Parts: sequence; structure tokens; C-alpha cells
Amino acid sequence: MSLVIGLTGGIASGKSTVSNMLKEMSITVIDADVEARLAVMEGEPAYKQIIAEFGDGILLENGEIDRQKLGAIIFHQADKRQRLNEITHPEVRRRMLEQVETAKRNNEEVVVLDIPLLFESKLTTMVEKTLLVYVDSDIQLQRLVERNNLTITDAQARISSQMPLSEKIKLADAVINNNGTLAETKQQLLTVLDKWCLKQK
Ligand SMILES: CC(C)(COP(=O)(O)OP(=O)(O)OC[C@H]1O[C@@H](n2cnc3c(N)ncnc32)[C@H](O)[C@@H]1O)[C@@H](O)C(=O)NCCC(=O)NCCS
Ligand SMILES: Nc1ncnc2c1ncn2[C@@H]1O[C@H](COP(=O)(O)OP(=O)(O)OP(=O)(O)O)[C@@H](O)[C@H]1O
Repeated sequence: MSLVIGLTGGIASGKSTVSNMLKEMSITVIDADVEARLAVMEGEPAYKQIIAEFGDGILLENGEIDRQKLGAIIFHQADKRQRLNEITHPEVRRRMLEQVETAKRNNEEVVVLDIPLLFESKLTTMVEKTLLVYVDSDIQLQRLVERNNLTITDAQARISSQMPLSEKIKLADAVINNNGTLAETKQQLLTVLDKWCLKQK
């Protein structure tokens, strides 16, 4: 029996940081952002649908989707964001489920799905437990600005395109507070895994 955990949070709250800790423990992590990237490669059905919706002005010279341009549109326009989600999310879901099945066949004890929009896109049916990586909003903004080299306005647009962390915290089965050091975050992760995985056995 595998336990399927949905790892979520807000943009720049620390999901990848926690994912990397899980990978170091040899736990399989399936990353929705990676699957979403693969789903929109040239030749994939979503690629054509995106061009039909957003025009070929969003392509780079080499034919790939210009992620910066597409991001600039969808993080500022809710209706466009919804269209992109409608195009990409079914394919992301399908790809992730395929990998969950493989992990289950391999009798892996724990499988983690890293899904930023787990609650917004109602993907919780894919997982048995939900784990939220939380940070205070001022720290989130500061980390996002620094990591992505964004203006405060652009960073705020990205943050407000997602459900606030203060709402997500009410929906999660467990919360890791990532305001502090990486060591403190890892300790909280180990406590949660201990609790959930020991119960599994
Ligand atoms: C908008 C795009 C082109 C921006 O690409 P970019 O390389 O700049 O960012 P990346 O894909 O690494 O995403 C960074 C973060 O942005 C946030 N984000 C991405 N898409 C969305 C969205 N549709 N709504 C809200 N937040 C989003 C997530 O927190 C994600 O971790 C890209 O994110 C995309 O194609 N998004 C649609 C697919 C999607 O919803 N992915 C999220 C996982 S399901
Ligand atoms: N505890 C911490 N202390 C200091 N910096 C941190 C901590 N956790 C994460 N960071 C930094 O904050 C930034 C955001 O973290 P990370 O990339 O893990 O977030 P994410 O939730 O995966 O983001 P995204 O939704 O954009 O994929 C990174 O630059 C990371 O190095």
C-alpha cells in the first residue's frame, strides 16, 4: 500500500525546497510544474490549443512557447488564466496519475505529488493526505522577488493569482511552517512523515 501525499503551498513558499528534502530520502516526488512544462512542448495537443487561444505571438523564434510572455498575460488576467488551466490541467493530471500507478506497482511506501494548485484546481481527489508549506506573506513576497528577480507589482500579481495561504492552511491535513531555517523545516517534515507513515504500517 502506497500513501499518496499532495504537497502544496503558495508560489515561493518552499515546495521545491521540501521536495528536495523528500528526494534526498529517496521518496518519489512527482512535480506538477515539470509535467505542465512537458505537456506544452511542440507536438503535444496542449501546444496547439494554447496557440489557438493566445495567438502565435506567444512563441519564441524556435517555436517553443515563450513562458515569460504567457506568464505576463495569465498572471494579470483571470479569464486567460482560467483558459490556460482548462487546456493544461487535464493533461497534467493524466501524466501525474500515470506515474502514481507506476510507483504503486513498485510498492513504494510513499509517493508525493508536488502540486501548487492542489486546492484551487480541486485535485485533492488524487491524494490521500495534503501537506501545506506555509510562509508569512511578507517573507513569501521577499523570497519571490529575490528568486525570480521580479518587481514587487509582478510578484504580487503572481501571489494573488492563487488562493491565499491563510485559506489553504484551513484545508490542509498538516502544515510545515517555512518561515524559519531549513533545519527547522526539515524537522517538521520528518515529524509529519513519521506520523503518517507509521500509521500506514
Ligand atoms: C504561466 C507559465 C507559462 C509560467 O511559466 P514559468 O516558467 O514562468 O513558471 P513555472 O511554470 O515554473 O511556475 C512557477 C509557479 O507559478 C505558479 N503558477 C503556474 N501556473 C499558474 C496558474 N495557472 N495559476 C496560478 N499560479 C500558477 C505556481 O506556483 C508555479 O509553481 C506556466 O506556469 C504555465 O504554463 N502554467 C499553466 C500550468 C499550470 O497551472 N501549472 C501549475 C501546476 S498545475
Ligand atoms: N527556510 C528557508 N530559508 C530561506 N530561504 C528559503 C527557505 N525555504 C525556501 N527558501 C528560498 O525561497 C525561494 C522559494 O522557495 P522554493 O523555490 O522552494 O519555493 P516553491 O514553493 O517551490 O516555489 P514555486 O511555487 O515558484 O515553484 C527559493 O529561492 C528558496 O531557496
